[in-house]
Amino acid sequence: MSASTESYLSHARYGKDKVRVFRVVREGSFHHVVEYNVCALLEGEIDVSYTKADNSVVVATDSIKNITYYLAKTSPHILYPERFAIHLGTHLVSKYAHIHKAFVTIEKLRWARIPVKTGVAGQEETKLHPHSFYRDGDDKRVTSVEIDATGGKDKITAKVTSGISDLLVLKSTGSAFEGFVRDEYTTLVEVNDRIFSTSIDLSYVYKPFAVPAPSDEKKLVVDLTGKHAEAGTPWDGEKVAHSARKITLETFALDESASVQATLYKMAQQIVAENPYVESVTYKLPNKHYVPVDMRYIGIDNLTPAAAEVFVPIAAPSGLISATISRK
Ligand SMILES: O=c1[nH]c(=O)c2[nH]c(=O)[nH]c2[nH]1
Repeated sequence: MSASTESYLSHARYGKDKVRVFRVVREGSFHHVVEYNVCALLEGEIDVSYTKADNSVVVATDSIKNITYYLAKTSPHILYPERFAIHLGTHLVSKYAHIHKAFVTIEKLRWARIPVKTGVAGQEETKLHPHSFYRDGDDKRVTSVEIDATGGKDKITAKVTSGISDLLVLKSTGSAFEGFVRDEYTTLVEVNDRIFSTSIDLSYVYKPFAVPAPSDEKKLVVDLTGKHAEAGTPWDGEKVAHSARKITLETFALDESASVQATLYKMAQQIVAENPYVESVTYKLPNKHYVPVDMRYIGIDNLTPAAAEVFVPIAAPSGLISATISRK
């Protein structure tokens, strides 16, 4: 059989990635800040730009960047990553007749208010500073929004997936790994106490929903009154983000872990149970191994779990445990 030499364009998507944007929202001297890395990609009737070198259908990626900055300045949703992503995606598909889908991903970097002591000696209190911030972690809140206008510009739908990336955690006990398959390939020793460390990658998928028609022709601001602003939906975003982070960290800390798999499942089940607008939860958890140093060369026991105190953090390889837990 000879393979066909012909080919066709089966998929095309383009846009701007790594658009870095910082926004300050001032309430007098009390400021709110956000820092985002934005990726905005488009699909639609763009095939000829690939197949016929016809750029007349191309909204320049530079313009996509400029729209991102324009909305960062004008959108009332800028402080909320889900809402801002929905707004940006809706703007893109509404503005251009031949663009039918927008894919907006936003990484939100952490800026927390600096706690400062105020008041006179003896009556000091700690307050969060109104306009000074520090980076209180390398983890990022992530949201990926798919805006679909294929059914018409007045029938836009959204699929929102949000979560956390790069949340590095470690516990020095409360983790075991026993009872696994033992055969001729097994060298791992069963332990009832070990170090458990992982860099949490969490994503949760909201129920798809219809985007209400924009109320303003130019800014395409989505009206967020009534049911659209309900807590727990992606219009809110904050409630689920807070719940998911709290459940993840508390379960990691409190669980007497039988394995990464079992701890993962407990976390995900709780997120589904506590957040009715979430359809499914996916964790990807690298098992970052810490191996006790064998000190028998100097006659010291550093290997049995109770005596193990000096460990080598192993950069690679790591385990990689993942699963999706879905609402029934
Ligand atoms: O929690 C664990 N799950 C595994 O599947 C596994 N495999 C392994 O070598 N160590 C671990 N730990």
